[in-house]
Amino acid sequence: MSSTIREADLGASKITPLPARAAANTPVPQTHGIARNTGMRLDLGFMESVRSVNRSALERRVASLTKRRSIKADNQAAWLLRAVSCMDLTTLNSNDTEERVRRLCAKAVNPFRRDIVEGLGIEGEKIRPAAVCVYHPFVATAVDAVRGTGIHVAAVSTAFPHGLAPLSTRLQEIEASVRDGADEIDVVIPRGLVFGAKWQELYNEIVSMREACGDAHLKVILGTGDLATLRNVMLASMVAMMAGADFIKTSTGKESVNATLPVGLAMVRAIRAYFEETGFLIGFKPAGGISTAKASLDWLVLMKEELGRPWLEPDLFRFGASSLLTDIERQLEHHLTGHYSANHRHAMA
Ligand SMILES: O=C[C@H](O)COP(=O)(O)O
Repeated sequence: MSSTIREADLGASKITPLPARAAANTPVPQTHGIARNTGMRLDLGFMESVRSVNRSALERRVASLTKRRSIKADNQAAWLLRAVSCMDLTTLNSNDTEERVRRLCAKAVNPFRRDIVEGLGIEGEKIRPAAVCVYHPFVATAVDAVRGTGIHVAAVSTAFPHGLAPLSTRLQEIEASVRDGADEIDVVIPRGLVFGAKWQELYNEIVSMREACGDAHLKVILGTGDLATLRNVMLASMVAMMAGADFIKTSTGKESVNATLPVGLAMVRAIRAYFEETGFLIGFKPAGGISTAKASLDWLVLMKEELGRPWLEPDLFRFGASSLLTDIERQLEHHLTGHYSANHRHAMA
């Protein structure tokens, strides 16, 4: 697979980095190659101004994006490889062990069988998940297993998945994960702060988490399936970004409803509004229940159409997924063997 094909159809940027206000804040610290979000004061007026979202309008937009998706069959393999590059390969199970984490890391280091690598012509090209994502006790094992590969290690900290522990305990967990070598920290917010509209408290907590992360990347998980309304999702997204989140993330994978495209679209619109206000590019991570190659293409198209090319890069977009890689591998195999059944073609069209 040539790089021409790989880049085919990924499109041009809709947003030109970097923007006035961020540029004026020089020197802007860099993280993962982009200007780090230094946040802003909690601005309830700004939050209110961008909170209005209409569920049926979001659903219509999602329907039109997924229906007229224009990825040509020849380009699908390139898009699926892009999905892999934007993946946090995850294991977050109650029965996780060091051995299981080592196997996950080995899969991240060598995600495809040799015949697939050769068939696609991607030998020597490091197409790998951007990160592995594990519970705190397995951070050191993961760091050891991916050392030297460029794969990041993300820890879910802060009493995942509910965030229901004293703040001091949650901050200590972040600090311990960073000490063990995690360079990305996925934190959860206590959903009760959203229900109580305790925006200042939520903001303050996330600012403390940001500090506890040090140089590590901060991804803030909203638990959107628990938040009841799109208004809550928008407001929580804004608070997280104002408090200095590098990424906002939909779900833990443990809620009864996890990542959905309309709610994801609302968060993406919040990212756009924050960008227009501050100039900072914030990443987005849908997570939970994304397990098919087809679903990954829907998300990539949404990012490209709503935010543009920069959000097809792992610095600004990640899937949190435990089983997506397996289905992508299966689809790439079908692509190579030409054994696309009518069903496969339909599913991927
Ligand atoms: O953050 C990642 C999620 O926990 C993964 O969820 P999943 O197992 O449904 O792919």
